[in-house]
Amino acid sequence: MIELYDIHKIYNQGQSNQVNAVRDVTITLDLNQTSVLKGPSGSGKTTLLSLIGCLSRPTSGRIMLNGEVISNLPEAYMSEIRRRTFGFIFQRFNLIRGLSVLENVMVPAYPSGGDHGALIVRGKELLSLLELGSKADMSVEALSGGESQRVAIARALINDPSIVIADEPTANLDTALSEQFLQIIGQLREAGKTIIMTSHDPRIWQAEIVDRVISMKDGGIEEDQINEAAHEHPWHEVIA
Ligand SMILES: Nc1ncnc2c1ncn2[C@@H]1O[C@H](COP(=O)(O)OP(=O)(O)OP(=O)(O)O)[C@@H](O)[C@H]1O
Repeated sequence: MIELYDIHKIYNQGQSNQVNAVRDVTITLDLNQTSVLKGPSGSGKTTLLSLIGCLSRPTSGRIMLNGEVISNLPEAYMSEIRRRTFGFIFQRFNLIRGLSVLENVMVPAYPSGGDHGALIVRGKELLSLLELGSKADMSVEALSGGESQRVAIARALINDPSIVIADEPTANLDTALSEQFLQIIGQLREAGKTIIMTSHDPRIWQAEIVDRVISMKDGGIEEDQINEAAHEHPWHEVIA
């Protein structure tokens, strides 16, 4: 369970350009569910996502993961939790040019050390599951948008995170690729992953694999809806 209590995030505090990006957010997110944050541009979605994913710290308030407070840990502990627990999919995919597809997928695993051979095997397995097995050695510059996104998904999964965080994951995808993305998210959900996304895309909020839609406005939570239609899918293949 992820619990947020009285969370505030203020950028440039005390300066003329101060922004109260997240205000007074108290919310509990269950594990093994897919939640989507929606709301107008500037409403604080990305900021809240980055706080949940230990990419930044709240100005005040407390964040707990499975009963442990994580918002006040020293940076070394926080980055270890980040690496162990979360996988990130960014809007622009943030692939590293000059590296191959497989090398990009392996990047988040490097700080943990470990068996390089086993890592290559896992990276290739993930690429195969995402139908990119034949592109492992290709440079990322040569990929299409949909392929780049699937590489970003494989990279997010390399450390077998329990929580996948995705910021506007379909912003650069057409309808068919967005559908494909939702199918992959459905598989991850079936495999027991917790998925937290931001999205402006009604196709995402309305998808039946989405359990909960949280609407933000001016840094606060305006509405919190459970999607009753979210139900089990008979996925043939599950990404473990
Ligand atoms: N690093 C930062 N420094 C200063 N202000 C910031 C920073 N990051 C975000 N903000 C501001 O905080 C507010 C919330 O931004 P945030 O990116 O969380 O919104 P959002 O809902 O994700 O928007 P969008 O849908 O456009 O991505 C905005 O006013 C933004 O300008």
